[in-house]
Amino acid sequence: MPEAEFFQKLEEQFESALPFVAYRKPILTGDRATVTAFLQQDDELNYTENFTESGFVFAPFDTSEKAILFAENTSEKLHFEQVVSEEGTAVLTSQKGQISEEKKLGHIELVRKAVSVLRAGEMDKVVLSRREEVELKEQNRLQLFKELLKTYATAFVYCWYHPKIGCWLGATPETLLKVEGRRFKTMALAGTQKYHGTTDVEWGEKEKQEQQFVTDSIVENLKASGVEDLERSELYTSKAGNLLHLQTDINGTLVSTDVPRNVSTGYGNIISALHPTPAVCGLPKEKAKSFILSEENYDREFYTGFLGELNLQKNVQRSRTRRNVENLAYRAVKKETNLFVNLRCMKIEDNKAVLFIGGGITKDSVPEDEWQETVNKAETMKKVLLK
Ligand SMILES: C=C(O[C@H]1C=CC=C(C(=O)O)[C@@H]1O)C(=O)O
Repeated sequence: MPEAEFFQKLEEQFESALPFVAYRKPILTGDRATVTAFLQQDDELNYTENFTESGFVFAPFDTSEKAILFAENTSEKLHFEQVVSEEGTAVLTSQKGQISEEKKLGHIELVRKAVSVLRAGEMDKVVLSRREEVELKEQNRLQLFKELLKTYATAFVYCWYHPKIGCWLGATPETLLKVEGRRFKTMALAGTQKYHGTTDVEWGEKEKQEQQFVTDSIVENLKASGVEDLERSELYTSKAGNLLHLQTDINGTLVSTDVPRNVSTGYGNIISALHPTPAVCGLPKEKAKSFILSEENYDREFYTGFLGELNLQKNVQRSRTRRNVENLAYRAVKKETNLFVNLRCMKIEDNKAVLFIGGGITKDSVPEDEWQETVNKAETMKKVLLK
């Protein structure tokens, strides 16, 4: 479908107050990418039951709340092919939208409090976040989505809308879970510094340790959930917009009972082994989560939740030939799941954007530096807002 028609359909969906999501997965190779949309035909709020369904899922941070589903079989599905140039080089030209000294001191105080709890040995790590409001100029939501598509080629870029929930946009670098057949991939992503033209950089002990916590915890939880053939990559530096992170890729094989095609248990087990990872919550998980819920003083809603494709049918072209079907490729249907952690995101409310940003705190954190890290992370969304 032509791009203009795609966006026209989304505009009509907004005007009719009907739910939709439009998104593009990270572009890893080549210069063409598919932008996809799911358009729900009514304004019902539907939820997943243990992640057995097919569709697009949008889950909040708090696991006691359900994940919203746009079901594949009742949504209209649209696509357009996008030609992508180099990852955008947009720079933040304006410092508007700066937040008050009071908010800054509030965040620093929160980090200080966490550091003393961490030094007392009650937790190893906690991820603390804040909200920041930026007034919107004349940009509408779909224009912002187009800007995100242009600026962040290697991120999962999306615009999600439900009239009963609101509109969220983001460009996240973090994969929660990718599954094809029985093979799965995830990642441990943590530690942040600004990108200054090279990925060949030194990392401090605090960043290495906070990333190690994430890797160890993911591997341990996956082992306990019974997956097989676990492998992890070397630690490396990855780029996300104007930032660099430390990353370890982790992959393995699901036990057959976790594959929804065979049994109705869905991906509930592996998702609860992973979410929320110590990249967005902390260690030990439950202590960190209750610290966050009681001390952050606001509702994260969908920030640090997850979102993406769930059990979508994927047509696979097999090149193998068979005796009777010589040289004839045949097709097999596979299911594919691609879930991402909802980071570097914002919620649109009337004529303002609410940005959500956070960072991992350990006993070695310097509160002022942690504040600055949230300022740097906020630039990911501000680049498209403050043009
Ligand atoms: C919680 C966020 O980032 C996480 C992912 C990568 C690096 C992080 C860090 O260095 O603290 C965070 O764990 C956020 O962007 O709001």
